[in-house]
Amino acid sequence: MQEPIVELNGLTKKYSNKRGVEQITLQVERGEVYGFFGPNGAGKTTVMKIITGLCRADQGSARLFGYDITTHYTQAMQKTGVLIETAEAFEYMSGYKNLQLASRLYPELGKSRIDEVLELVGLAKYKHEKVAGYSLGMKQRLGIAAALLSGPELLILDEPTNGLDIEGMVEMRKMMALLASEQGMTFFLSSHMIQEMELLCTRIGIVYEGRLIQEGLLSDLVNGQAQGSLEQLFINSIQEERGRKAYA
Ligand SMILES: Nc1ncnc2c1ncn2[C@@H]1O[C@H](COP(=O)(O)OP(=O)(O)OP(=O)(O)O)[C@@H](O)[C@H]1O
Repeated sequence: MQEPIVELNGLTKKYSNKRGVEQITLQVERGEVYGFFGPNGAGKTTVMKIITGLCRADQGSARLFGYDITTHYTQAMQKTGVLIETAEAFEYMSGYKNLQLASRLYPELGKSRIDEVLELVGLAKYKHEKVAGYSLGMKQRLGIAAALLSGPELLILDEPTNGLDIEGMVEMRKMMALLASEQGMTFFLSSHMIQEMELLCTRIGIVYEGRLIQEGLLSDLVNGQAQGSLEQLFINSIQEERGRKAYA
């Protein structure tokens, strides 16, 4: 069997206020689109920050491509693109110039790579316009273009649909679906847009108050529900967990 692309084992992090995440264990296989869901404050960003080396776990391990993120950071991140929360860009520069700046991190990249990623995210037409005139959706796509520059095989995206209108959200989902099907990219993403993400994800995890309360293939989990939707699974799982805690 192939090694998982993402492997989290007993990941635990507690902030000084005792919140955080506890015993998160999951795997993402090559080619999967993994959706990480949960209410506000459940712990999604904390997990994403740990697995991209932005924050340290107290316990447990996070491996990308078989490399531990704390002991082998460079190797773990070599084929990984990241967008955590809103994409930041220089507003007074064009999309193209922004990517040119970002590409300095990868001296080995050919000149054509910037045009390639702009094409992939559907911004080629607007590449010479200043980012100040971009919609939020275009800015998010530019952020993804930057994450794609190095030709990653794994994209870790925290709330890529954040702040997007319905059209922007649908476009974003279609773009990710294209990257998954045509480029064989693996995704680990979080979102509150559960109905949109149901159309995209192959495997999901639901986190509540720092703990993973559901995990598995979307088809297995959703087919087992009376309502047969991810939204219903999400609501049922969280209500059950609240009930369990109330009686504990
Ligand atoms: N730097 C920090 N210091 C203290 N507590 C924090 C810190 N960062 C996050 N937390 C707390 O840890 C918990 C998990 O937060 P996290 O941001 O990971 O949740 P989330 O699922 O990403 O939420 P959202 O959907 O609102 O983005 C929350 O209760 C939050 O208040």
